[in-house]
Amino acid sequence: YPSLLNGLHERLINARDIAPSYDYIVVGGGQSGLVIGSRLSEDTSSTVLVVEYGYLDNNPSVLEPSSAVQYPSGDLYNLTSIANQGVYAAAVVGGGSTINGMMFNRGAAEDYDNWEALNNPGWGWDGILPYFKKSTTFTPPDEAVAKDFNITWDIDAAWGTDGPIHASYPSFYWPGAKIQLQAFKDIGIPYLNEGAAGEGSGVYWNPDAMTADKRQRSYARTGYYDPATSRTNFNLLTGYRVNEVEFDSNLHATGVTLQVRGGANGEGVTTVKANKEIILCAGWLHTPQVLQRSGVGPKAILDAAQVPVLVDLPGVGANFQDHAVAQMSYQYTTDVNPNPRGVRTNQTFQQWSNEQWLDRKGPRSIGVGNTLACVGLPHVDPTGYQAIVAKIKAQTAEYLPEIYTDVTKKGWLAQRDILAKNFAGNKSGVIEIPFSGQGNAAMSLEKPLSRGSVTLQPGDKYAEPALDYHLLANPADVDIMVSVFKFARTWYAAQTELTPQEQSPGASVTTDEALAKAIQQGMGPSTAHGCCTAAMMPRDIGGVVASDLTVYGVTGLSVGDISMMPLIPATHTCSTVYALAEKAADLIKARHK
Ligand SMILES: Cc1cc2nc3c(=O)[nH]c(=O)nc-3n(C[C@H](O)[C@H](O)[C@H](O)COP(=O)(O)OP(=O)(O)OC[C@H]3O[C@@H](n4cnc5c(N)ncnc54)[C@H](O)[C@@H]3O)c2cc1C
Repeated sequence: YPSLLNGLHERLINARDIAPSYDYIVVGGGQSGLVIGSRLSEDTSSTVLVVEYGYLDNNPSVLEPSSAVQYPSGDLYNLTSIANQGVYAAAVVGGGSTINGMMFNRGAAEDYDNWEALNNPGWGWDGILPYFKKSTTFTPPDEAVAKDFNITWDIDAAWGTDGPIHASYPSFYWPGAKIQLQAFKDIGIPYLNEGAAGEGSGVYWNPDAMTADKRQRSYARTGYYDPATSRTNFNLLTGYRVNEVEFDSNLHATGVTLQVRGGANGEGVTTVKANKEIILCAGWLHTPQVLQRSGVGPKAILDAAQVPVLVDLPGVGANFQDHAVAQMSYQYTTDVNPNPRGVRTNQTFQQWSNEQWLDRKGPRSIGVGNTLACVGLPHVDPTGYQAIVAKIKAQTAEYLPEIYTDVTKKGWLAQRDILAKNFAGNKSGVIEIPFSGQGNAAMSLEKPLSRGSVTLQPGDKYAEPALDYHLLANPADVDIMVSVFKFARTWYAAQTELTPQEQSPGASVTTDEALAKAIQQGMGPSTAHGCCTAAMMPRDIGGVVASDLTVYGVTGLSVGDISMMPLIPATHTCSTVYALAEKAADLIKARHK
């Protein structure tokens, strides 16, 4: 490990050694930025500079599966100035992939077909599946564990066999998960043989982003940066912030201004020129911020921050989505052994767990979890879903934040029509419930109708942006969650062997009104899946990038990160970001051939 680290550090470029110009400048060396930087530099005649605000994380603990629940603060933006609780934005080489929960699933075909339906040819399931495959190498679970837990998979339908990111399974699961999974089947939720093959509503096993030997996190740095050791045309600068994209009088992006992290605003700013293209990969929070700071964004927001308007593009920072999450908590009064509580409360069990980990076995090999149900609305609420769909269809754009203009409202209405269709069938999920033997369930709202916004602080365009989740602003989101709580109760009731007793919100909370109140009080805004703030949609309905990912109104500038998603898919977002960044790299290469 020390020699690997030394090698990595030697490869970083110092600010004083940066060339005056590069063919490509990638803003942000997070997850997507490393994918795109790595792929573009495969052509060794092209020069690529990746500028990353964070640093390399050299702590070996970041590689261990148990790190999946730690989220080290040094690798995150300090967002204490933002009022909402639980805002996560990575600030480290590899971005979210370096610190995330390693959960490695993907949406249903319908989730990506939704993107295509917003006038984005080539971005549906058939267009993106080859990139899911290209980015992954799949390793099946150990035979004995697979047999014991009935784990199933289908490599041909879903996975790659020589991609940079490894999808593998831990060697240990809590036995309670078997009962929980069976309970989903018992209440009529289909079991999916392979969760990553595009099928909709169902319960399934999913792998982690983890090396085949189960020892380490598999992530953008190890998959896309480390192997490119010999490429002197691929430069990574860490600890620097890109301030603005610069444009010439034809609105062609010519370069970026950057300055050292922590320096006083405006001090020691340098400019690096781009010969071919600048690709924004600064994540859902900062890609719209860099655009707005550069004069590309909603006029009212730019005016308020005294940024000269180059392109009035109302969609920049609008359309913000995340998976909000509500908790239900149960106690299993006849829990099976071993169980997750044991590892926290029983010292002998803890010791056994530590010994097992020496062989990369036992509870410490588990990340966030490997079993989940992602369920469509008719499955959640067979008798009530039609009323919810009717209510959504009758909505106008009345629940959107103030930043929304007539143009961005049109975009939401187009999305509403697509979501209303989704909600009438079981081809994709509205709710995700991961489970792995524990009594509490985190239920995330996979297809929110509420929309938030990310905007420049009027008083300081370099401060962390203003963020409004607009959590549950749309009452249909609350209706769906009320149905979900009732559905979850039927699921728990089916786990008879564990004798579940509801702790929260509590068995006495029964009416729809009382459930809605509990949801509104307890729901968190984020599962760290922020997205969609520079959406790929037609410009006249609030899009920021076209389906080739180039930014409207300018040339030489594109978006290659999670901000480009028009609608959040019903899945943890990491594997989709690999796929979309792979596709982005191909699109960029093709236009500069
Ligand atoms: C704590 C956490 C847990 C998660 N858990 C899971 C999970 O279990 N499974 C899953 O599938 N997904 C998970 N995710 C989500 C997933 O990791 C992200 O959606 C994905 O990594 C986003 O990739 P990105 O390239 O769009 O952005 P990022 O990976 O966030 O990259 C953006 C990068 O840009 C840099 N940057 C920003 N502004 C500038 C600037 N002005 N100049 C230079 N650099 C800049 C940042 O430092 C950052 O490194 C999690 C995310 C987090 C943060």
